[in-house]
Amino acid sequence: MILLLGGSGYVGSAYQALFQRKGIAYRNLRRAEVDYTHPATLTEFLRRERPEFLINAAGYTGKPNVDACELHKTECLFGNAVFPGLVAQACAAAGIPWGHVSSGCIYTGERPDGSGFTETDAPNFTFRQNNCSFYSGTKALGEDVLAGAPDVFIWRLRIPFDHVENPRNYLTKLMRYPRLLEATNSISQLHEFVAATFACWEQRIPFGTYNVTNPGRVTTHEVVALIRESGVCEKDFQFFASEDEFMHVAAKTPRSNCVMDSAKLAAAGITLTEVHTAIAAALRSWQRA
Ligand SMILES: NC(=O)C1=CN([C@@H]2O[C@H](COP(=O)(O)OP(=O)(O)OC[C@H]3O[C@@H](n4cnc5c(N)ncnc54)[C@H](OP(=O)(O)O)[C@@H]3O)[C@@H](O)[C@H]2O)C=CC1
Ligand SMILES: Cc1cn([C@H]2C[C@H](O)[C@@H](COP(=O)(O)OP(=O)(O)O[C@H]3O[C@@H](C)C(=O)[C@@H](O)[C@H]3O)O2)c(=O)[nH]c1=O
Repeated sequence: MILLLGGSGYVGSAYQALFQRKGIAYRNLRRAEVDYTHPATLTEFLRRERPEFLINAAGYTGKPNVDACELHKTECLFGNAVFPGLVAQACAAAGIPWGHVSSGCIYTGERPDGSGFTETDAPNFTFRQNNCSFYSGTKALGEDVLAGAPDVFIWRLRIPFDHVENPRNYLTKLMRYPRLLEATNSISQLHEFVAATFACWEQRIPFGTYNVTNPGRVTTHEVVALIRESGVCEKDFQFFASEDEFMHVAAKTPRSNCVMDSAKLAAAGITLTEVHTAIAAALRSWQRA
Protein backbone atom coordinates (compact mmCIF):
# COMPACT_ATOMS: atom_id res chain seq x y z
CA MET A 1 0.00 0.00 0.00
CA ILE A 2 1.15 3.53 -0.86
CA LEU A 3 0.39 6.10 1.83
CA LEU A 4 -0.52 9.53 0.50
CA LEU A 5 -0.43 12.65 2.68
CA GLY A 6 -2.24 15.69 1.27
CA GLY A 7 -4.14 13.54 -1.23
CA SER A 8 -7.17 15.82 -1.09
CA GLY A 9 -5.16 18.79 -2.38
CA TYR A 10 -4.47 19.95 -5.93
CA VAL A 11 -1.31 17.89 -6.38
CA GLY A 12 -2.51 15.01 -4.19
CA SER A 13 -5.66 14.61 -6.28
CA ALA A 14 -3.48 13.95 -9.32
CA TYR A 15 -1.70 11.17 -7.36
CA GLN A 16 -5.08 9.67 -6.48
CA ALA A 17 -6.11 9.74 -10.16
CA LEU A 18 -2.82 8.04 -11.13
CA PHE A 19 -3.22 5.26 -8.56
CA GLN A 20 -6.84 4.67 -9.53
CA ARG A 21 -5.90 4.52 -13.22
CA LYS A 22 -3.05 2.08 -12.55
CA GLY A 23 -4.99 0.00 -10.00
CA ILE A 24 -2.40 0.67 -7.30
CA ALA A 25 -3.44 0.12 -3.69
CA TYR A 26 -3.13 3.38 -1.78
CA ARG A 27 -4.55 5.20 1.19
CA ASN A 28 -5.19 8.92 1.30
CA LEU A 29 -4.75 9.95 4.92
CA ARG A 30 -6.45 13.21 5.89
CA ARG A 31 -5.53 15.29 8.92
CA ALA A 32 -9.18 15.29 9.97
CA GLU A 33 -9.05 11.48 10.18
CA VAL A 34 -5.55 10.94 11.63
CA ASP A 35 -3.49 13.97 12.61
CA TYR A 36 -0.41 13.00 10.64
CA THR A 37 1.28 16.30 11.55
CA HIS A 38 1.66 14.95 15.11
CA PRO A 39 5.00 13.04 15.14
CA ALA A 40 4.04 10.20 17.52
CA THR A 41 0.68 9.70 15.75
CA LEU A 42 2.37 9.42 12.35
CA THR A 43 5.13 7.10 13.61
CA GLU A 44 2.61 4.82 15.30
CA PHE A 45 0.44 4.80 12.15
CA LEU A 46 3.43 3.88 9.94
CA ARG A 47 4.57 1.10 12.30
CA ARG A 48 1.06 -0.34 12.39
CA GLU A 49 0.06 -0.03 8.72
CA ARG A 50 3.53 -0.53 7.17
CA PRO A 51 3.00 1.19 3.79
CA GLU A 52 5.61 0.18 1.22
CA PHE A 53 6.14 3.86 0.31
CA LEU A 54 4.86 7.26 1.49
CA ILE A 55 4.23 10.33 -0.66
CA ASN A 56 4.10 13.70 1.06
CA ALA A 57 1.92 15.94 -1.10
CA ALA A 58 0.89 17.95 1.98
CA GLY A 59 2.08 21.48 2.51
CA TYR A 60 0.97 25.08 2.69
CA THR A 61 0.69 26.98 -0.59
CA GLY A 62 -1.56 29.98 0.00
CA LYS A 63 -4.71 30.60 -2.00
CA PRO A 64 -5.33 31.93 -4.59
CA ASN A 65 -1.55 32.21 -4.79
CA VAL A 66 1.60 32.54 -2.70
CA ASP A 67 0.74 36.13 -1.72
CA ALA A 68 -1.55 34.56 0.92
CA CYS A 69 1.46 32.94 2.61
CA GLU A 70 2.65 36.41 3.64
CA LEU A 71 -0.44 36.57 5.90
CA HIS A 72 -0.20 33.00 7.23
CA LYS A 73 3.46 32.63 8.07
CA THR A 74 3.09 30.22 10.98
CA GLU A 75 1.05 27.69 8.97
CA CYS A 76 3.36 28.13 5.98
CA LEU A 77 6.55 27.61 7.99
CA PHE A 78 5.09 24.59 9.75
CA GLY A 79 3.58 22.98 6.65
CA ASN A 80 6.58 23.45 4.36
CA ALA A 81 9.65 23.40 6.62
CA VAL A 82 8.89 21.78 10.00
CA PHE A 83 6.44 19.15 8.79
CA PRO A 84 8.77 17.52 6.19
CA GLY A 85 11.31 17.07 8.99
CA LEU A 86 8.68 15.34 11.13
CA VAL A 87 7.79 13.03 8.23
CA ALA A 88 11.51 12.24 7.79
CA GLN A 89 11.83 11.30 11.47
CA ALA A 90 8.69 9.15 11.42
CA CYS A 91 9.72 7.38 8.20
CA ALA A 92 13.24 6.76 9.52
CA ALA A 93 11.82 5.38 12.79
CA ALA A 94 9.44 3.05 10.95
CA GLY A 95 11.83 2.20 8.09
CA ILE A 96 9.55 3.56 5.34
CA PRO A 97 11.02 5.01 2.11
CA TRP A 98 9.25 8.12 0.89
CA GLY A 99 9.00 11.02 -1.53
CA HIS A 100 8.48 14.71 -0.81
CA VAL A 101 6.84 17.21 -3.17
CA SER A 102 9.10 20.25 -3.12
CA SER A 103 9.04 23.25 -5.45
CA GLY A 104 11.32 24.63 -8.13
CA CYS A 105 10.30 28.07 -6.83
CA ILE A 106 13.47 28.16 -4.72
CA TYR A 107 15.36 29.47 -7.77
CA THR A 108 15.17 32.68 -9.74
CA GLY A 109 16.49 33.33 -13.24
CA GLU A 110 18.95 30.97 -14.90
CA ARG A 111 22.61 30.01 -14.57
CA PRO A 112 25.15 32.68 -15.60
CA ASP A 113 25.80 30.77 -18.85
CA GLY A 114 22.06 30.79 -19.65
CA SER A 115 21.45 27.12 -18.88
CA GLY A 116 18.90 25.79 -16.41
CA PHE A 117 19.60 25.12 -12.75
CA THR A 118 20.60 21.58 -11.92
CA GLU A 119 20.18 19.75 -8.64
CA THR A 120 23.80 20.63 -7.73
CA ASP A 121 23.11 24.38 -7.86
CA ALA A 122 22.30 25.91 -4.50
CA PRO A 123 18.84 27.51 -4.44
CA ASN A 124 19.11 31.29 -4.98
CA PHE A 125 15.58 32.43 -4.04
CA THR A 126 15.64 31.77 -0.30
CA PHE A 127 15.74 33.50 3.09
CA ARG A 128 19.58 33.42 2.80
CA GLN A 129 19.49 35.76 -0.20
CA ASN A 130 16.61 37.70 1.40
CA ASN A 131 14.99 38.11 -2.05
CA CYS A 132 12.13 35.63 -1.89
CA SER A 133 8.49 35.22 -0.98
CA PHE A 134 7.81 33.70 2.42
CA TYR A 135 6.49 30.61 0.60
CA SER A 136 9.70 30.05 -1.38
CA GLY A 137 11.81 30.62 1.74
CA THR A 138 9.91 27.92 3.60
CA LYS A 139 10.16 25.44 0.69
CA ALA A 140 13.93 25.95 0.58
CA LEU A 141 14.10 25.42 4.36
CA GLY A 142 12.11 22.22 3.87
CA GLU A 143 14.86 20.95 1.56
CA ASP A 144 17.51 22.04 4.09
CA VAL A 145 15.71 20.09 6.80
CA LEU A 146 15.77 16.95 4.60
CA ALA A 147 19.47 17.20 3.71
CA GLY A 148 21.08 13.89 4.60
CA ALA A 149 17.78 12.12 5.31
CA PRO A 150 17.91 8.49 4.13
CA ASP A 151 15.64 6.85 1.58
CA VAL A 152 13.84 9.96 0.38
CA PHE A 153 13.14 11.48 -3.01
CA ILE A 154 12.83 15.26 -3.15
CA TRP A 155 10.79 16.11 -6.24
CA ARG A 156 10.71 19.70 -7.46
CA LEU A 157 7.40 20.66 -9.08
CA ARG A 158 6.98 24.02 -10.83
CA ILE A 159 3.89 26.01 -11.76
CA PRO A 160 1.71 22.98 -12.57
CA PHE A 161 -0.63 22.90 -15.56
CA ASP A 162 -2.86 20.33 -17.23
CA HIS A 163 -5.93 20.07 -19.49
CA VAL A 164 -8.57 20.74 -16.81
CA GLU A 165 -9.73 24.28 -16.11
CA ASN A 166 -8.93 25.00 -12.45
CA PRO A 167 -7.91 28.13 -10.55
CA ARG A 168 -4.63 26.37 -9.62
CA ASN A 169 -3.81 25.44 -13.24
CA TYR A 170 -1.22 27.82 -14.77
CA LEU A 171 -3.08 27.90 -18.10
CA THR A 172 -6.33 28.87 -16.35
CA LYS A 173 -4.45 31.50 -14.35
CA LEU A 174 -3.06 33.11 -17.50
CA MET A 175 -6.54 33.11 -19.07
CA ARG A 176 -8.08 34.73 -15.97
CA TYR A 177 -5.50 37.25 -14.73
CA PRO A 178 -6.38 40.73 -16.02
CA ARG A 179 -2.71 41.38 -16.89
CA LEU A 180 0.30 39.13 -17.32
CA LEU A 181 3.92 39.22 -16.31
CA GLU A 182 6.34 38.38 -19.13
CA ALA A 183 8.70 35.73 -17.74
CA THR A 184 10.68 32.68 -18.80
CA ASN A 185 9.97 29.47 -16.90
CA SER A 186 10.37 25.74 -16.73
CA ILE A 187 7.01 24.30 -15.70
CA SER A 188 5.47 20.89 -14.92
CA GLN A 189 2.53 19.10 -16.55
CA LEU A 190 0.81 17.89 -13.37
CA HIS A 191 -0.11 14.37 -14.53
CA GLU A 192 3.33 13.81 -16.05
CA PHE A 193 4.79 15.02 -12.75
CA VAL A 194 2.90 12.50 -10.63
CA ALA A 195 3.60 9.67 -13.09
CA ALA A 196 7.30 10.51 -13.27
CA THR A 197 7.69 10.84 -9.51
CA PHE A 198 5.93 7.56 -8.82
CA ALA A 199 8.12 5.96 -11.50
CA CYS A 200 11.13 6.99 -9.39
CA TRP A 201 9.88 4.58 -6.75
CA GLU A 202 8.61 1.89 -9.12
CA GLN A 203 11.90 1.80 -11.01
CA ARG A 204 13.95 2.11 -7.79
CA ILE A 205 16.16 4.88 -9.15
CA PRO A 206 18.61 6.34 -6.59
CA PHE A 207 17.06 8.44 -3.83
CA GLY A 208 17.88 12.15 -3.89
CA THR A 209 16.70 15.43 -5.37
CA TYR A 210 15.17 15.63 -8.86
CA ASN A 211 13.93 18.57 -10.93
CA VAL A 212 10.66 17.27 -12.35
CA THR A 213 9.82 19.84 -15.02
CA ASN A 214 8.99 19.36 -18.69
CA PRO A 215 12.23 19.76 -20.68
CA GLY A 216 12.86 23.23 -22.02
CA ARG A 217 11.71 26.70 -21.11
CA VAL A 218 8.73 28.75 -22.16
CA THR A 219 7.93 32.46 -22.06
CA THR A 220 4.56 33.87 -21.06
CA HIS A 221 4.13 35.24 -24.59
CA GLU A 222 4.74 31.75 -26.02
CA VAL A 223 2.10 30.24 -23.70
CA VAL A 224 -0.36 32.98 -24.69
CA ALA A 225 0.33 32.28 -28.39
CA LEU A 226 -0.39 28.57 -27.82
CA ILE A 227 -3.62 29.43 -25.97
CA ARG A 228 -4.78 31.70 -28.80
CA GLU A 229 -3.82 29.18 -31.51
CA SER A 230 -5.78 26.47 -29.70
CA GLY A 231 -8.95 28.57 -29.75
CA VAL A 232 -9.52 27.86 -26.04
CA CYS A 233 -9.38 31.58 -25.25
CA GLU A 234 -9.06 34.32 -27.82
CA LYS A 235 -9.04 37.33 -25.54
CA ASP A 236 -6.64 40.18 -26.10
CA PHE A 237 -4.07 39.32 -23.39
CA GLN A 238 -2.63 42.39 -21.66
CA PHE A 239 0.87 42.48 -20.20
CA PHE A 240 2.53 44.51 -17.45
CA ALA A 241 5.16 46.91 -18.74
CA SER A 242 7.73 45.62 -16.23
CA GLU A 243 8.20 43.43 -13.17
CA ASP A 244 8.13 46.63 -11.08
CA GLU A 245 4.66 47.40 -12.37
CA PHE A 246 3.57 43.79 -11.70
CA MET A 247 4.85 44.05 -8.13
CA HIS A 248 3.14 47.40 -7.66
CA VAL A 249 -0.23 46.41 -9.11
CA ALA A 250 -0.80 42.65 -8.75
CA ALA A 251 1.59 41.03 -6.28
CA LYS A 252 2.41 41.33 -2.60
CA THR A 253 5.61 39.32 -2.77
CA PRO A 254 8.17 38.49 -5.50
CA ARG A 255 7.55 35.49 -7.74
CA SER A 256 10.09 32.89 -8.70
CA ASN A 257 10.53 32.78 -12.46
CA CYS A 258 13.31 30.38 -13.39
CA VAL A 259 14.76 27.86 -15.81
CA MET A 260 15.47 24.35 -14.59
CA ASP A 261 17.38 21.43 -16.01
CA SER A 262 15.61 18.06 -15.78
CA ALA A 263 18.46 16.04 -17.30
CA LYS A 264 19.18 14.13 -14.07
CA LEU A 265 15.72 12.54 -14.14
CA ALA A 266 16.03 11.82 -17.87
CA ALA A 267 19.42 10.18 -17.28
CA ALA A 268 17.69 7.89 -14.80
CA GLY A 269 15.36 6.83 -17.63
CA ILE A 270 12.30 8.92 -16.72
CA THR A 271 11.28 11.47 -19.34
CA LEU A 272 8.62 14.14 -19.67
CA THR A 273 7.29 15.73 -22.87
CA GLU A 274 9.01 18.85 -24.25
CA VAL A 275 7.28 21.83 -22.64
CA HIS A 276 5.68 23.52 -25.71
CA THR A 277 4.39 20.15 -26.92
CA ALA A 278 2.93 19.40 -23.47
CA ILE A 279 1.15 22.78 -23.30
CA ALA A 280 -0.28 22.35 -26.81
CA ALA A 281 -1.51 18.84 -25.89
CA ALA A 282 -3.22 20.14 -22.72
CA LEU A 283 -4.97 22.85 -24.74
CA ARG A 284 -6.05 20.35 -27.43
CA SER A 285 -7.95 18.30 -24.85
CA TRP A 286 -9.06 21.28 -22.74
CA GLN A 287 -11.92 20.53 -20.33
CA ARG A 288 -13.92 23.44 -19.00
CA ALA A 289 -14.92 23.32 -15.32
N1 LIG B 1 0.17 23.90 -6.41
C1 LIG B 1 1.35 24.34 -6.83
O1 LIG B 1 1.42 25.27 -7.66
C2 LIG B 1 2.60 23.72 -6.33
C3 LIG B 1 2.61 22.97 -5.17
N2 LIG B 1 3.81 22.47 -4.69
C4 LIG B 1 3.84 21.75 -3.43
O2 LIG B 1 2.94 20.65 -3.49
C5 LIG B 1 2.38 20.40 -2.21
C6 LIG B 1 0.87 20.33 -2.35
O3 LIG B 1 0.39 21.54 -2.88
P1 LIG B 1 -1.14 21.70 -3.32
O4 LIG B 1 -1.71 20.39 -3.65
O5 LIG B 1 -1.18 22.79 -4.31
O6 LIG B 1 -1.77 22.22 -1.97
P2 LIG B 1 -3.30 22.11 -1.46
O7 LIG B 1 -3.49 23.25 -0.52
O8 LIG B 1 -4.22 21.98 -2.61
O9 LIG B 1 -3.34 20.75 -0.64
C7 LIG B 1 -2.46 20.53 0.41
C8 LIG B 1 -3.01 19.45 1.32
O10 LIG B 1 -2.04 19.28 2.35
C9 LIG B 1 -2.69 18.93 3.56
N3 LIG B 1 -2.02 19.72 4.61
C10 LIG B 1 -1.25 19.23 5.60
N4 LIG B 1 -0.74 20.18 6.35
C11 LIG B 1 -1.21 21.34 5.85
C12 LIG B 1 -1.06 22.67 6.24
N5 LIG B 1 -0.29 23.06 7.28
N6 LIG B 1 -1.71 23.61 5.53
C13 LIG B 1 -2.47 23.26 4.48
N7 LIG B 1 -2.65 21.98 4.06
C14 LIG B 1 -2.03 21.04 4.76
C15 LIG B 1 -4.18 19.15 3.38
O11 LIG B 1 -4.75 17.86 3.35
P3 LIG B 1 -5.64 17.22 4.55
O12 LIG B 1 -6.03 18.32 5.47
O13 LIG B 1 -6.78 16.59 3.81
O14 LIG B 1 -4.79 16.21 5.19
C16 LIG B 1 -4.30 19.79 2.00
O15 LIG B 1 -5.38 19.27 1.27
C17 LIG B 1 2.88 21.53 -1.30
O16 LIG B 1 3.97 21.09 -0.54
C18 LIG B 1 3.35 22.60 -2.29
O17 LIG B 1 4.38 23.39 -1.76
C19 LIG B 1 4.99 22.66 -5.36
C20 LIG B 1 5.02 23.38 -6.52
C21 LIG B 1 3.82 23.95 -7.10
C1 LIG C 1 -0.77 37.36 -9.74
C2 LIG C 1 -0.30 37.29 -11.18
C3 LIG C 1 0.71 36.38 -11.54
N1 LIG C 1 1.15 36.33 -12.80
C4 LIG C 1 2.22 35.39 -13.17
C5 LIG C 1 3.44 35.43 -12.27
C6 LIG C 1 4.02 34.04 -12.43
O1 LIG C 1 4.88 33.98 -13.57
C7 LIG C 1 2.80 33.17 -12.70
C8 LIG C 1 2.34 32.38 -11.50
O2 LIG C 1 2.09 33.28 -10.46
P1 LIG C 1 0.90 33.04 -9.42
O3 LIG C 1 0.87 34.18 -8.50
O4 LIG C 1 -0.32 32.68 -10.14
O5 LIG C 1 1.31 31.74 -8.73
P2 LIG C 1 2.21 31.44 -7.51
O6 LIG C 1 1.37 31.40 -6.30
O7 LIG C 1 3.42 32.28 -7.52
O8 LIG C 1 2.50 29.98 -8.04
C9 LIG C 1 3.23 29.07 -7.37
O9 LIG C 1 2.47 28.35 -6.43
C10 LIG C 1 3.33 27.69 -5.56
C11 LIG C 1 2.48 26.87 -4.67
C12 LIG C 1 4.45 26.99 -6.24
O10 LIG C 1 5.12 26.15 -5.65
C13 LIG C 1 4.87 27.43 -7.60
O11 LIG C 1 5.49 26.41 -8.36
C14 LIG C 1 3.82 28.10 -8.36
O12 LIG C 1 2.91 27.20 -8.91
O13 LIG C 1 1.74 34.05 -13.12
C15 LIG C 1 0.62 37.15 -13.79
O14 LIG C 1 1.03 37.10 -14.96
N2 LIG C 1 -0.38 38.03 -13.46
C16 LIG C 1 -0.86 38.13 -12.19
O15 LIG C 1 -1.78 38.97 -11.90
